Amino acid sequence: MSTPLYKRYVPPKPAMSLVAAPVSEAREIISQSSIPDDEKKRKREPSEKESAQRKAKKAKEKESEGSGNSADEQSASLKQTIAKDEQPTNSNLSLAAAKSKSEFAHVKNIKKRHKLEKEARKQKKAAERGLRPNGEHDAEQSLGNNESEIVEYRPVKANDGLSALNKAQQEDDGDDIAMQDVDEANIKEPEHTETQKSYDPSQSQPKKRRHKLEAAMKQPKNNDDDDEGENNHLKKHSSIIGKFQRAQQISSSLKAEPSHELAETGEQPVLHDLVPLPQPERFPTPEFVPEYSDLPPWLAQPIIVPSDSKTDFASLGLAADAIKRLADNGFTEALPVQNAVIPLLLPPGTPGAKFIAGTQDVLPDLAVSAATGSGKTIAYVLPIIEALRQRRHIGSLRSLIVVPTRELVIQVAKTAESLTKDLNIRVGTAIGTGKFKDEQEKLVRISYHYDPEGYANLMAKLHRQNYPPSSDTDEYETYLEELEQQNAKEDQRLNDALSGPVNHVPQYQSRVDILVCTPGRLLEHMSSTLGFGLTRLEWLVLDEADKLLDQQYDGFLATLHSSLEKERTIDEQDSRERFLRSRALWNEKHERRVRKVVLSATMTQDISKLVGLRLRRPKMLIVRGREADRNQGEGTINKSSGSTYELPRMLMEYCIPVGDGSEKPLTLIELLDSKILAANLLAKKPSEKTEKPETSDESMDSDSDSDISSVLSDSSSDVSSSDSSDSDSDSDSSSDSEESESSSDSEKSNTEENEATGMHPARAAFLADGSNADHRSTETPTVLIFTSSNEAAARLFHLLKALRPQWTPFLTTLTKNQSNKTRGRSSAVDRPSVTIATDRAGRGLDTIAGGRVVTHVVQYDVPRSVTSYVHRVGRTARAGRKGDAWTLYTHSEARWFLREVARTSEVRRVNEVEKVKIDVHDDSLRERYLESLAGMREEVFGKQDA
Ligand SMILES: Nc1ncnc2c1ncn2[C@@H]1O[C@H](COP(=O)(O)OP(=O)(O)OP(=O)(O)O)[C@@H](O)[C@H]1O
Repeated sequence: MSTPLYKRYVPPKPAMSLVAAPVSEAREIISQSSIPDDEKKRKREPSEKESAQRKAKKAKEKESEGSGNSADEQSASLKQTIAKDEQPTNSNLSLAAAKSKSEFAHVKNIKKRHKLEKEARKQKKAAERGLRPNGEHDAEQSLGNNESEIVEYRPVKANDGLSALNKAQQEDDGDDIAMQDVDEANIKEPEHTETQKSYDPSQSQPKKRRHKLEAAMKQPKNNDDDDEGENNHLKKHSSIIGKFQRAQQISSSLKAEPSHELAETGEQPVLHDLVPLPQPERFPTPEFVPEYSDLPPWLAQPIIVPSDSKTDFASLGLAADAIKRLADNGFTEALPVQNAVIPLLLPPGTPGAKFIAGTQDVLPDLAVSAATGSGKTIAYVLPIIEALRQRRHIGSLRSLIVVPTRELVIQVAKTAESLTKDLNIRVGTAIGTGKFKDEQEKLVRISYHYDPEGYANLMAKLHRQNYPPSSDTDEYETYLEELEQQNAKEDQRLNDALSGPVNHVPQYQSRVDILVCTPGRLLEHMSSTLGFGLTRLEWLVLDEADKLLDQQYDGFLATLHSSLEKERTIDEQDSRERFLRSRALWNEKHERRVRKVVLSATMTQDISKLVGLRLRRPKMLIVRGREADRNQGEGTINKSSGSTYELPRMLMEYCIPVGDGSEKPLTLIELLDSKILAANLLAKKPSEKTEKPETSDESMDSDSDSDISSVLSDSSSDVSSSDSSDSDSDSDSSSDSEESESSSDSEKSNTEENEATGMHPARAAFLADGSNADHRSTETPTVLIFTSSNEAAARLFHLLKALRPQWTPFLTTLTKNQSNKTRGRSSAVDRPSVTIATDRAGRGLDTIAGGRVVTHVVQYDVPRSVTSYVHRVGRTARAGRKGDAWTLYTHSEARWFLREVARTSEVRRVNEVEKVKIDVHDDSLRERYLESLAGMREEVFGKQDA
């Protein structure tokens, strides 16, 4: 319901002064234009004036009841109060002006509504007067006249509102005039008004706008509905603008506050850095743990073995004989992986076995993931030996252990040999370093069996080969069949028959029960060695299995499996099988069953790869440290689906930034000097430090020089091979003839070592020391430096010799291309040892330099992958001992190394990788480095022609 505004309007008292009149008039204008707002207020709460009037009315009523004089006085005083209230104060006025500002601002909007009307009228007028349409000048003058009327005292008109509007508009236009100024302008003398203004075309635009507004204000309001709508509109907008103004006031008062404080306290403002505002602690987003798994149950729920679960071999319930053999080798306590794996692999029903007798057909294959140096070798070798002891099958290969490198073959074979001492179990190796024929003879034995009929058949076959029958004879068909089957093995058999006694046929038997080999050499024997068969195999072990599943060995597993699943020939069958088969009693139950064990420190969980292993009823066993668990956060132990690799518990990791790598060799020297060799070298006399090589014959100089020249001279072929195969593994088919001697030399030197003391002095010291001994205080440093290729190893070797000649006696290399004579040379146990190697020494190696335990690993070149890192650093801190690993990285390698290796959650470590800064202070070393670089160039490319 809207009340007409004039009913509410209280006209000003006639007693008001002339000066006050315009003010009150302005107030009237303001109040008129702000009626809607005041109207609201009146509805809500009576104004003071009203309440005073009410009081006066009440007093009058009382007067009629009580004494008349006092009531008169009261009434008079109340009237005075009312009149006084009506006198505008300055503050009231400025408030009113503020209101008018907002409300008149709204009026601007009205012009839009009437713009078109006004334009039409103008056009019409111009047409009537015969003027051109651009009659703005007249309009301008009329505006001037209107404005001159602002100061005249007269009843409230639209023009008065317009004058206030002008003021408000000026403010809106950005002049930012204070409200008081507006009031002052309203009460100024006529000469200060705009009547004196002449028309300025440059100001035509704002004026034009004003004209439009004024025209809008002057519009006769001939429609009541329009008025009401306009009022509603005004109400709405004034409330919106009021809201905005309040918000402005609040924000400006808030802004003003601190300056007041500063003004009061006189404190200087403190400059703050752009730091993030303190935020409430973030509520951790719970990690998404899928309730389902794409993995098969054996991978999704592996057997987790805590890495601190040690126990005595005796308490495992092993046979006394086995315990004794272990003790003879210095092993009394079973390491965690041995504790878990040995009972699972022991033949069912034997002492210490987990499975009872009669369960042979349901035994699971095993995949084992345990840190480097955790003792995996004994974990599988011991049960195999125990199984072979139970049922002797003379003359057949029953256990095959495949590892990726020759060094590893020798190492595993040594462990197996040490545990089969005094047992009638033979261990063989196939590594491709010797002559193939020699290796064949070592693996397979020929015996001759009296069989005249068989002998006659063989001779006839040989005859047909040499003198093919004519195509029209019956023999021709047979000849064609034999020709199809003819291969190297068959030729060998015929030759053997020919060279054997008359009426005797050759028979072949395996000389070894356990064969340790590299995959390449294994395939060669499978295809070419007569009598070498896997049809009677009972155990297949793939150590470093993830490596063997690499693309590099593509095809190896398929060939192996096809050989394992091949039907046995009559010759390959034993008497029991022959008997059962002859009576048709042989069935699947009796079929040969190979038990598979696959192990690695970086065992893959990639099912697409594992599928290639064709495991039966597999079980995954993971050895994990609780300390690493704590570091990784709670619940990590359950996240077994992701491939995570555990580092040795006692390993300390350090990384050293080397800038752009231009001074990397110098940083390495500084590292060796200050952190690794210093203590040991300082303890020695100067004469000992510059000790010469023991014999000229074995001189590292001559050896290594030849190494370098051999490596660098054929670098075109070598570098590529070094990057592919050198890095990790062997291609066995190569170079067996030329390396045969050195191979036997190498084996000989190992045997000599064993014969003399049973084990290397360093190894003996290690075992006597106790597993937790700190090498840093008790042991002579044995350093293994990893480079990216043979060439890099040779260069570094040369540089170290040139820059630190005193290190020459204990400096050696371990690369594929060097001869076995110089490979991993043993050095005096009280002297440091520094071996420069490639990735081929990265996997599996337990000791270097003839049996020394590695105390420090230095990665001169960053590894190619996380798995490579895990295996490299794993050459130290083995079997619970302490060890240090240092990695040098350049700027360009920093991002990858720090993210993917040093801080990855893929690697579980007890201690974080520590960053160490090593500066090169020795300027003379820099000079010598430059000189030796030039020297090396001459050595590699020969003297440059001037
Ligand atoms: N029960 C034991 N007590 C003491 N030392 C042991 C025991 N078992 C094994 N070792 C020693 O631990 C070291 C590491 O063993 P092994 O080479 O089998 O480790 P690994 O797990 O195969 O390592 P990698 O993954 O690097 O090949 C060897 O020196 C070995 O002699």
